[in-house]
Amino acid sequence: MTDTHPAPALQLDGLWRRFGAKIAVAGIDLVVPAGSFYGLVGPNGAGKTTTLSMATGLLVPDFGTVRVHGQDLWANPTQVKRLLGVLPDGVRLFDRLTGAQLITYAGLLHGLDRDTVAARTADLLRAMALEGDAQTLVVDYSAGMTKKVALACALVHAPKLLVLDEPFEAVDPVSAANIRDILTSYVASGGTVIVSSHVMDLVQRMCDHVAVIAGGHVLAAGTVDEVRGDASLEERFVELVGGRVTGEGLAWLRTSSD
Ligand SMILES: Nc1ncnc2c1ncn2[C@@H]1O[C@H](COP(=O)(O)OP(=O)(O)OP(=O)(O)O)[C@@H](O)[C@H]1O
Repeated sequence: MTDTHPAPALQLDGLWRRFGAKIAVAGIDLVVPAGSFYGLVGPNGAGKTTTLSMATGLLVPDFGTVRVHGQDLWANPTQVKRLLGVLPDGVRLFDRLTGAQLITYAGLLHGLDRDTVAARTADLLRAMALEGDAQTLVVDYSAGMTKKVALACALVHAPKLLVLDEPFEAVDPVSAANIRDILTSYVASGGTVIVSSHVMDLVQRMCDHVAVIAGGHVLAAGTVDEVRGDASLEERFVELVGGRVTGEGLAWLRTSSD
C-alpha cells in the first residue's frame, strides 16, 4: 500500500543548539503540515529565532534533522533551500540597492529569467505599497518598509514554504492587513507559512496551527483550537509560560509624592 499523505512542509526532529554554556534549543520536535498557516510563539529568548535559523539553513544544528517537504535540508542545502522563502530576524540587506533592484537581484539569484523577474518585481512592489519608493535606496527606507521589501525578496521565487520571523514588527496596520491578505491567499493556493510573533491576538486570528516554545522546548503544539482550549491564546500562553511579575519591585518608579 502506498502512503497517500503528503510529507509535512517542515519536520524538525530532535533539534539542539548551544551557544557556549547557553542551550538555546533543547530538543525541538515539530511537524508543520503542508498547507498550514503555522504560528510560533514564545517569550523573549525562548529559542524561536534559533529554531527558525536552523530550519531554514542559516544556522547549523548541533543535533537533529530538518526535513522540508520530505527532503533533508542539511544533507542537501542548496537544492532544498529553493523550496524556501525566508524573512530572517534583523535582516541585513544589500541596502545600497534600490527597492526594485533588491527584489530583482533576489529573483535573478534564484535563477528566474529577466522578464519574469521584472513582472514579479512590479507586482510585489504594488502589493507591498512600495511603488512610490521603488527607486529609493533601501538604506533610506523606514523599518517597516525594509521589512516589506525583505518579504518581497522572500516571495519572488514563489517558494513552497515561507518562514517569516516577526513579519509584522514595525509594519503599519494597512500594510500589515495587505501582507496578511497576501499570506492568506498564498496558503489558500497550497503554500505553507510559518510566522513567529509576539502578538497572540494576531496569531489566533491568522494561523490555523500554533506551537508555544519556551526555554528551548515545545510546551504545546497543534491546531490553534487544540492549544487554546476554552481560553484565549494569550491566556493559554501566560498559563503555559508563566512569568507574570507585578510592579511591586519598582517602588522607586512611582512618581507621586504621597
Ligand atoms: N549567537 C548567539 N550567541 C549567544 N547566545 C545566543 C545567540 N543567539 C541566541 N542566543 C541565546 O539563545 C537563546 C534563544 O535566543 P533566540 O534569539 O532564539 O530567542 P527568541 O525566542 O527568538 O527571542 P525573541 O522573542 O526575544 O526574539 C537566548 O538566551 C539568546 O541569548
